[in-house]
Amino acid sequence: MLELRAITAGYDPHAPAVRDASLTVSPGEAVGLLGPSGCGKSTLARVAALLLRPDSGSLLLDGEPVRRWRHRAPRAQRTAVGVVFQQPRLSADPRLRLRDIVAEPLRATGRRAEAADRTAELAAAVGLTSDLLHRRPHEVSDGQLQRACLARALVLRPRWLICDEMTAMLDASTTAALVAVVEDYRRDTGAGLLAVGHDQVLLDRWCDRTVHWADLGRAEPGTGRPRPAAADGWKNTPGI
Ligand SMILES: Nc1ncnc2c1ncn2[C@@H]1O[C@H](COP(=O)(O)OP(=O)(O)OP(=O)(O)O)[C@@H](O)[C@H]1O
Repeated sequence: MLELRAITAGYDPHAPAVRDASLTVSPGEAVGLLGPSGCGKSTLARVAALLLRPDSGSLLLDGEPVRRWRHRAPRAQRTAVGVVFQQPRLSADPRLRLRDIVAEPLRATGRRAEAADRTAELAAAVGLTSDLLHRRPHEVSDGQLQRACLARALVLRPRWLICDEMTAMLDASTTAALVAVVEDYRRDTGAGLLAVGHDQVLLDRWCDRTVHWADLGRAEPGTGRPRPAAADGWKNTPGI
């Protein structure tokens, strides 16, 4: 399970962007998280991806609480989660060729020897030709760069995948292609998915269930446990 329990997080402890939010993703499950711009979805996704330490609350990965974040997190937890962001240009090193962007997590974890085979395998899956793999980010389109970022997120075979508005800036055919890559990966590996977005139609089609930000489990003060389900708004959100 990927369990976010009573998470309060943000960038100013006096005005957190996320308050007391709880959400659970089961192994193999795809959960969509829908909400208006600025409500805190990306902030919660960053906590789930071990990139932002919450002010309070806990994150559990397969029953193990996460106690350290970012580069301080234990490798086993850090590599259990793959993440794709909305804007590939902000998350890809502009100096690297696409093949090195894809292989970056392998190099960072001492698995350089696997880089060539794994990059070729993933490039085929995401639809990157060898010509594109030799280019740098400024020489490819946003959609092509996002394909490389998705391949990078999958390269360590994570058990959990966080897609934060992964397709928001892409056309319909690239969106469909990237969603299909994620679904093929999940079918092969049983990975769980948290997909953050604005597009209810896409999330409803893609995910087993879609949670609205307003209906996120809110913890009872002091207990860390989600409140009992409200009468409506919860009926499509089992397991929260
Ligand atoms: N690095 C940051 N420093 C300070 N405030 C931030 C930072 N990132 C986000 N915020 C603020 O935190 C709040 C939540 O932002 P967040 O990006 O989580 O929202 P979101 O729901 O993902 O929005 P969108 O759908 O537009 O991406 C917003 O008020 C935003 O301005």
